[in-house]
Amino acid sequence: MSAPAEHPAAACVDVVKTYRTASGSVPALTDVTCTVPRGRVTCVVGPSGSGKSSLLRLLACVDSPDTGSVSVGGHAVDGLGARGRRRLRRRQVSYLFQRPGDNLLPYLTAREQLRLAADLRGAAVPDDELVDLLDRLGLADRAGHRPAQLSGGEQQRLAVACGVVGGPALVVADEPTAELDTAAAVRVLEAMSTLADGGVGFVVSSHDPRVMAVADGFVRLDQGRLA
Ligand SMILES: Nc1ncnc2c1ncn2[C@@H]1O[C@H](COP(=O)(O)OP(=O)(O)OP(=O)(O)O)[C@@H](O)[C@H]1O
Repeated sequence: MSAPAEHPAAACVDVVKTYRTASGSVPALTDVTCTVPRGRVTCVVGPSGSGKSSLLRLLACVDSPDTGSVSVGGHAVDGLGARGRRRLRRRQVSYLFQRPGDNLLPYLTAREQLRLAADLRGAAVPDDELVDLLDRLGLADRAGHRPAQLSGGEQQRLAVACGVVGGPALVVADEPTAELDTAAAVRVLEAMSTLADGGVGFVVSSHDPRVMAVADGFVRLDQGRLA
């Protein structure tokens, strides 16, 4: 399941998402249409509760819209069964959590994390490519280090590297710099910008002006609608 390069990293058309709770329905997204281009960092912005995380979860194929359609790397998500979605997710989507440590396995070295990420994606990535990736993110001398031996910023850069290894279409990151100081956040964002050039599309939700400053495009939400 390779991702045809002519398709955007991800797209959704007229998606509606409502959460059903014991106390009633909560509308999260209403008629949202957007595209995440390849080779770019797209930032989803909006006030708290505007639907940013809900949109990211749909694009990451971890949740489904009530109506509307989602595609990743040109593959339609709608109509896929649980197995098909898992397969699409594994090959085409990476998800970065806010807390750097949540993105990595504590007992693997940086190089091993990358190797595992490539293997899980079913991609044959030569060792020298992994070394080169670490080098590009300023982590060459950290290849043999485990997460506890890395700073939060280094961990998150490594997580970004794991996110792109093996060539997924889309990397989804929910507030990826929220736990980092400015210097570390800027390096993570530079890493995203640099690696996007390889053709992956990043979609990032954030309130952080540092993130917005590197974004190539925006999806603005307000009360679940495009603003
Ligand atoms: N699992 C859920 N069950 C019920 N309501 C939910 C659930 N997840 C989100 N919501 C509601 O959906 C709406 C959109 O939430 P969402 O988390 O997508 O917004 P957000 O813009 O990411 O917010 P924040 O910036 O505060 O993280 C909010 O009204 C929220 O309360």
